[in-house]
Amino acid sequence: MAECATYGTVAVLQINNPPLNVLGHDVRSQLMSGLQQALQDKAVCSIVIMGKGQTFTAGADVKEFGTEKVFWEPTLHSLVEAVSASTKPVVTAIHGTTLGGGVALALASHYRLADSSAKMGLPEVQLGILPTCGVTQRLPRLVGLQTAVRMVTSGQTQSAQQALTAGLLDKVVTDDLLKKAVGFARSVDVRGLEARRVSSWTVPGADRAEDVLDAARKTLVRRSRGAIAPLTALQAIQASLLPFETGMKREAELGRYLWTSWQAAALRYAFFAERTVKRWHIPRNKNVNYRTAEPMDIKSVGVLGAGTMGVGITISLLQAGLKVVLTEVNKAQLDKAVSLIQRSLEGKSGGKPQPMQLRATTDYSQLREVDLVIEAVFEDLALKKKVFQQLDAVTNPRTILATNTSGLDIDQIAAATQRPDKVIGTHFFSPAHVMRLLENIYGRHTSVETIATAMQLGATIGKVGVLVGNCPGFVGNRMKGLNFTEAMFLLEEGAEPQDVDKALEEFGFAMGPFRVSDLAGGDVHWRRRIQAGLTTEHGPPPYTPVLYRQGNRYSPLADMLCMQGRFGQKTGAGWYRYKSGSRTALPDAEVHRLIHKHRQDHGFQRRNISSQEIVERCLFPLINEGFRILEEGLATGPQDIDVIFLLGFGWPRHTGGPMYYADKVVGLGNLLQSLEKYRAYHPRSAHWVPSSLLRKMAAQGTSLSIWAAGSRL
Ligand SMILES: CCCCCCCC(=O)CC(=O)SCCNC(=O)CCNC(=O)[C@H](O)C(C)(C)COP(=O)(O)OP(=O)(O)OC[C@H]1O[C@@H](n2cnc3c(N)ncnc32)[C@H](O)[C@@H]1OP(=O)(O)O
Ligand SMILES: NC(=O)C1=CN([C@@H]2O[C@H](COP(=O)(O)OP(=O)(O)OC[C@H]3O[C@@H](n4cnc5c(N)ncnc54)[C@H](O)[C@@H]3O)[C@@H](O)[C@H]2O)C=CC1
Repeated sequence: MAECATYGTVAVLQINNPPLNVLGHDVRSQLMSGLQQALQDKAVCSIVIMGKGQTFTAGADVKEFGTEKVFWEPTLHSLVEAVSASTKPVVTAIHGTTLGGGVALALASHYRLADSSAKMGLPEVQLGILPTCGVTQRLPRLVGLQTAVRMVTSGQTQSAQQALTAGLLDKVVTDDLLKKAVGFARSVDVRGLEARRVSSWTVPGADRAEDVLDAARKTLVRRSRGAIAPLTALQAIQASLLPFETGMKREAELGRYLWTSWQAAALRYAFFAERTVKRWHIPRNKNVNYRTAEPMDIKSVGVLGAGTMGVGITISLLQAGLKVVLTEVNKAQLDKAVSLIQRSLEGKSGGKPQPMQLRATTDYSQLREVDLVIEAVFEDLALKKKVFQQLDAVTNPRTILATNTSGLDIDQIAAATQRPDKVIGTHFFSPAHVMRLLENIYGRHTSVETIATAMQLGATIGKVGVLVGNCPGFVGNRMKGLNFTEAMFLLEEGAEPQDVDKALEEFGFAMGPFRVSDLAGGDVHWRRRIQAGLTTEHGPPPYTPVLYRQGNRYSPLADMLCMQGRFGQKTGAGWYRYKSGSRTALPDAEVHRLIHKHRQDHGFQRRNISSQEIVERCLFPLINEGFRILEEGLATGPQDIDVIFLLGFGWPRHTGGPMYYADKVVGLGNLLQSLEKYRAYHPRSAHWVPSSLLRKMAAQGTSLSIWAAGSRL
């Protein structure tokens, strides 16, 4: 856990708790006793604290957070204070990615040394808690308010060089950290110790503090969108302007407030959910799971279709060091794609992709030897079936054929081939080289090896793979679609687009549904609705009621905008209007008139609609659909759905995701009641009929987390 050794007059305490040296109770105890021994040992003049393996330490053991263990002595706080109070100089030697409590230990030490490849960060706000143990008080004294605010409120890591420049490190070294740390510790002098205690310093640039804090507050109010941790962290940093002991008391107070908040529990859940989804199984056949599967080794990938998604997918693959054969029918489009890919990679790595790694072609036969193909041609089932037939003929029989369809039937696509066991959906999110989600969809015949390979590919390219079953829209788009449907009904009943967007943005989404629609282009979904027979390019299909289609209430408002060529930002007008070259959504009198006339034509009585109703009506049907998906065995557990929404649809992380939010914040009984209430008002919308799983759980008074714990392998 922690090993102690002496090198002449230097005692070295080395954390050894693989894989990440987290500071659980055992590690803290051993570090504390090592420190005390070193202090008592007359032969020891100075002490080095460092870590074995891949990192110094990733910080506190988050698995202890829900338990009493975190409060067992020595706590992280006691350990950090013991280091700070040491009567012999303590040098912390950092390598790997050092986070949270590791940075706290370093700040309390008298000297800080790091390997040149090290990174340091304070991810606590991402877990909804405060970097305590003196971090918010010592860091500003060492690096100034501005850098401290940036590090603490963003959670982003700093490279060793950045940390050195900021004053967080005393020295950066290359190679043999142990030897260099021992050499450094030998050279330090106990006489200067008091002056090396950061707690005795004052915050540099305190005269400009108000300006810095005001500017940071304004930015955070805008950015944190309801998450309480970043603004609370700012208050703690502000307290560093007070005497150290007073600031520490304030830090402890604010730390307790966040520690016990529901947001901290939700963010901790989100952290583990992202890791839990790796442990997938197929609910209807638990024998097919991550343990029974052996992925194929993938070295080269073919990407078919060099449009928006093909480009992003290719960038992701190249960045992970895979060979890519990019294939496209349109030569001009292919050339444009290659230049986009090169520009994107140059921006990141300062160099062009190796010519060997990217081959761009209009010739399908070049795909003969790749290990896996990802198809990203137009969303058209007939085209995809044709393309899969061609791929089946041209590629090696062992090649896996994946489709990036956003919601078409994987089984129908697989049926076009002689290898349905090797066909799978790999649904990337746009922009594909940025978004961390990969929704993998197995069909009826997809083999366990194919599933394991798609999941492994996700990990290789730095994405979080979530495995789901095959149904229209899969999990993400199937649930998300309901949000927009209900948003339009709200317009018919009295809300304006900006009211709906504002309510959902206050809930925590970066953009409300109408701004998202304008960004993505309203025509995309319009084409899908036309394909699905819900509408036509000229209005409702013949003999179809305006407000009722295929057995459900329907709002034609989005179709009406598209019929006027209002596709969103790209046409300068959608639900909002946009000045040329601007992305700022401006309310548009035209849209208001159109909605107003629609209400009059169809006898809607305009009423005031509260933000609460807007949020409930947009989100509860989507959550209800999540319960149906679990009931139908299309997701391994609620974590899978939550991760899809957190990483794919910008669901506010501090609420844990739709299923966690329903379970722990709304409460399943309350959710059921609300669904029943809205169902009574809107009997023609099937999405208000509560799922039987939700009914059962609410009746039993059980929670989704208990249900999930029982079902996960
Ligand atoms: C009032 C009481 C006050 C209490 C005290 C408050 C404490 C504090 O305020 C200070 C703190 O230190 S808070 C914790 C700060 N540290 C973090 O958030 C680290 C998060 N981890 C990472 O970012 C990546 O794992 C990292 C970048 C480090 C590595 O990424 P990788 O992709 O290489 O590895 P992963 O797959 O993420 O992780 C491997 C396994 O380790 C588990 N794990 C990671 N960080 C952990 C952590 N800090 N604690 C416990 N387990 C952790 C992770 O779950 C995974 O396990 P498996 O899923 O079982 O494989
Ligand atoms: N755009 C988005 O946000 C997302 C799209 N998707 C899905 O990804 C797929 C591609 O979408 P986008 O990239 O947006 O479309 P896109 O229209 O930008 O690109 C499609 C590309 O495929 C090419 N193509 C057409 N037929 C081909 C053929 N037979 N062989 C080779 N290339 C051919 C076209 O020339 C075009 O360059 C669709 O299935 C879509 O539903 C999935 C997630 C998000």
